[in-house]
Amino acid sequence: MANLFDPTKFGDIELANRIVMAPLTRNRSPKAIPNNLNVTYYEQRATAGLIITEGTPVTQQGQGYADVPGLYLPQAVEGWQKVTDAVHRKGGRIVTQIWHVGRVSHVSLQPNGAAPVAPSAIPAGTKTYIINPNGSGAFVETSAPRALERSEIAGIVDDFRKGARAAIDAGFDGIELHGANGYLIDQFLKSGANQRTDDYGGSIENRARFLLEVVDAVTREIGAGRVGIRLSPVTPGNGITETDPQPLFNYVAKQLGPRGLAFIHVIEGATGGDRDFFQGDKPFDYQELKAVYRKAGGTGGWLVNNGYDRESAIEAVESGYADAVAFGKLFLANPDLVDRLRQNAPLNEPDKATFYGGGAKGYTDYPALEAVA
Ligand SMILES: C=C(C(=O)O)c1ccccc1
Repeated sequence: MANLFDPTKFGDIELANRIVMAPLTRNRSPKAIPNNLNVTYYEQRATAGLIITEGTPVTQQGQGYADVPGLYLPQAVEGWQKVTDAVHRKGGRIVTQIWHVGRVSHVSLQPNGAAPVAPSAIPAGTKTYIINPNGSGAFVETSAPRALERSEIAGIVDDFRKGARAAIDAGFDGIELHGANGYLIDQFLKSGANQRTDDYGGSIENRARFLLEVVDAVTREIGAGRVGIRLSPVTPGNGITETDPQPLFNYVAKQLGPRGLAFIHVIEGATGGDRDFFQGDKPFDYQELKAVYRKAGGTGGWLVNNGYDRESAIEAVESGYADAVAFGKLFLANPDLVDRLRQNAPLNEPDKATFYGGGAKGYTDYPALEAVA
């Protein structure tokens, strides 16, 4: 029976333990280029079994927030190379979350001030973070999206392929596809955002088509053993809704099973909120989702997230339900989370005021245990 501190392997990726750093947007990479402060932040957290970086847009069209790092500029790949080198020097493993926000964006962030794109012209009804011309940051309403022409979709699939290649060129051990939290892949999946009448909308098979085309494109490019995916069956994040999540995600799990992915990362409940939250007419059955995936031949690591603490994480792994647990806010505030959990030591409290934007404060200045002793 495995425990939280045992090593494991996700596809081609070796993990020294089963404590994963969840992707966290921090808005500290101006001009979408990773910088030396980002290097320090990730290096400090290199004892994680696996670091999944913050969401990293594959194109400017896929960017929805100010000052997030991209993978679509040569300087960005160079910047990420410094991050991966630093983490590898500390013996860590790191993948980047490749991302297209779809409708969760603002015209000021889009190429030529264009409307954001989405499966259908349905606004997200949420806010995003931009930098005003005077340099001040602000949360503003997302801009109304336009529906993608069918002829544009293949190009975005290829953007993900290029992003996956750029990630390997930048030294990452692999990638996580951002298929969660109401962004583009999730928008195609869910009925509240996808009301297309072509073969990318309507039936479950059609709504999952984009996700599977992206999975196939990136696995052909970099190998399935270096590809994970993040899913959020029931989250209401970014205005996303789905009337019947269980059959939709059971279908996705059945299709992912034979594809040999390194890991499946599942957000349970509302992202960053109520674990018991659900959409549709009954609670979502995560055990069923995993069983469908395994029955379909899925051998990827089962990575769970949202609201876990030391006790529930230990139980999730020792029970055999999860292969690893991803921690967001706890890793944000505790660079040495692995040691703290191993020693059952006190934990730093995260400072919400410094989650997004700014500099070292609330980013690289959280103390490690030895610094406190
Ligand atoms: C990438 C994000 C996600 O997955 O929800 C995100 C973006 C902005 C703020 C918080 C989180």
